[in-house]
Amino acid sequence: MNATDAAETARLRKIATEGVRAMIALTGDDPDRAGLEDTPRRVIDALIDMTDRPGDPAALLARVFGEGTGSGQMITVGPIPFDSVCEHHLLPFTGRAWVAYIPAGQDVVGLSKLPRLVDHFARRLQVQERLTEQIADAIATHLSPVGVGVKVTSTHSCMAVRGVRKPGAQMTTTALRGVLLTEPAARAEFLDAAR
Ligand SMILES: Nc1nc2c(ncn2[C@@H]2O[C@H](COP(=O)(O)OP(=O)(O)OP(=O)(O)O)[C@@H](O)[C@H]2O)c(=O)[nH]1
Ligand SMILES: [Zn+2]
Repeated sequence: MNATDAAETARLRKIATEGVRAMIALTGDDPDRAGLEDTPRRVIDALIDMTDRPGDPAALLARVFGEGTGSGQMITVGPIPFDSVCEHHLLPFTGRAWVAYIPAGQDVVGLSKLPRLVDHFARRLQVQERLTEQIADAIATHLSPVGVGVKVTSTHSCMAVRGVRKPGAQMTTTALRGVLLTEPAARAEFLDAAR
C-alpha cells in the first residue's frame, strides 16, 4: 500500500466508523457504551476480511500438468464450501460449489486451484448468479476446455434471518459452457457428479 492509498484508507475508515455508529444508534442502542465502543472497527475489519478476493484467476490456472493426465475425461471437484457476501444486504451467503471441466488436450490444473478460484470470486460483494458465471468464465477463458460446469447451492442469511425469513431455503445456480451445454450426456454426467 502506498502513502496515497494509506491516506485514502484512513479517510474511508473514519467515515465508515461514523456510519457503523449511526447504524448502532438506529437500533436504539448507545454506540458509546463499553461493549460497543470497538464494534465499528470490528465490523469494518470483518467486512474487509470477508471480501479479500484471494488469488488471481490467470495465475491460479497458469500451471498445468500434461503427460496423458487429461485426455477427454470430465474432472469434477466438489462440494467446495464457500462464504460470500450478499451485495444487497452485506449479509453472508454460504454454500457449496461443484466445478467441472473437460480439458481440450492432455493438460490439467492442480486439484486445489479450483477451490481457490471459487474463493477468489466468492470473497467479495456478490450475487449468486454472477458468482456462478464468473467461475465458469474464468475456466473457459484460461483453460480453453471442451466444456465447463459450475453448480452452486447456498443459503442466504438475508432471506433467513430478516425479510421473508425462510431459513433453510436453498438457491441453486448452474452455469454450463461448451459440451456441457450442448451434449445432454455430458450435462447429465456433471449434474450427477454435483449432487
Ligand atoms: N437473484 C438474487 N437475488 C438475491 C441474491 N441475494 C439476495 N437477493 C435478493 O435481492 C433482493 C433485493 O430486493 P429488494 O426488494 O431491493 O430489497 P428488500 O426490500 O430488502 O427485499 P426483501 O429481501 O424481499 O425484504 C431480495 O429479493 C433478496 O432475496 C442473489 O444472490 N441472487
Ligand atoms: Zn441479501
